[in-house]
Amino acid sequence: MNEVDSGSGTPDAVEVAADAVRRLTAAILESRVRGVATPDVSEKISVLADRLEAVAAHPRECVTGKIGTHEGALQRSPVSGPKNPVAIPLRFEQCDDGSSLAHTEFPRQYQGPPGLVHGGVSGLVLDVAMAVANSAAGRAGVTAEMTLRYLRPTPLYTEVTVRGRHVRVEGRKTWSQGTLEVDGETTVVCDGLFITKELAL
Ligand SMILES: CCCCCCCCCCCC(=O)SCCNC(=O)CCNC(=O)[C@H](O)C(C)(C)COP(=O)(O)OP(=O)(O)OC[C@H]1O[C@@H](n2cnc3c(N)ncnc32)[C@H](O)[C@@H]1OP(=O)(O)O
Repeated sequence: MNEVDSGSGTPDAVEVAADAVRRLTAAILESRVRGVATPDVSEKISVLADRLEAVAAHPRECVTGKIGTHEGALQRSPVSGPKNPVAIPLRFEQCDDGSSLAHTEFPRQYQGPPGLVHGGVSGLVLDVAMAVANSAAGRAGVTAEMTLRYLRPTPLYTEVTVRGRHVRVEGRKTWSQGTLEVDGETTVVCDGLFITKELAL
């Protein structure tokens, strides 16, 4: 089993900052519930955001792919990216049969129904799990369709196993499947259709 494109192993300054923002996000949600956020804390966070925004690349450079690389795709991904504060982040491994595998716990910022993972978040995670498996099979492309079946609730703060596997191909079309499992039981199944396309990453 090999780890997929997850960086050098030692977190760099961006990864440390991203992790701090993740903790901040969870704490802000908690503060809202408990009513403990103070104007002082809010102002400090806003000042920091202003400072970083002033030196960050213009959003247009991201959309045109000027600062993107294929190698960095998983590191910046909203699912697996250690450099992306929005990411959980998942660390995908490539199994010997070509499938992708990750283990994670979803914290409170991914909540849908009380105590449970938001269904859209499950879809997001499974999309990337399938994309990683497709990429290993030399079938990188974009998602054309996803069908999600929510079989059981997926709880927050509980170990979840994420799997993606590539099922079959026909021309430019690739069918794949992804699952979330908790305690050996499948909670979500996703069937995906991907269309092979050169990605400007
Ligand atoms: C380690 C690194 C990992 C790297 C991992 C990185 C992870 C990134 C994962 C990101 C995954 C995403 O979020 S991707 C983003 C979300 N998806 C998108 O934005 C896609 C937007 N849609 C498109 O760009 C387009 O519609 C395409 C590319 C899907 C198709 O356009 P096209 O290229 O012009 O091709 P077209 O001729 O229309 O279709 C080709 C064939 O596919 C069929 N087809 C097309 N769309 C559909 C559809 N929705 N449902 C059924 N079939 C369809 C057509 O009938 C045709 O079949 P036939 O006539 O040949 O039989």
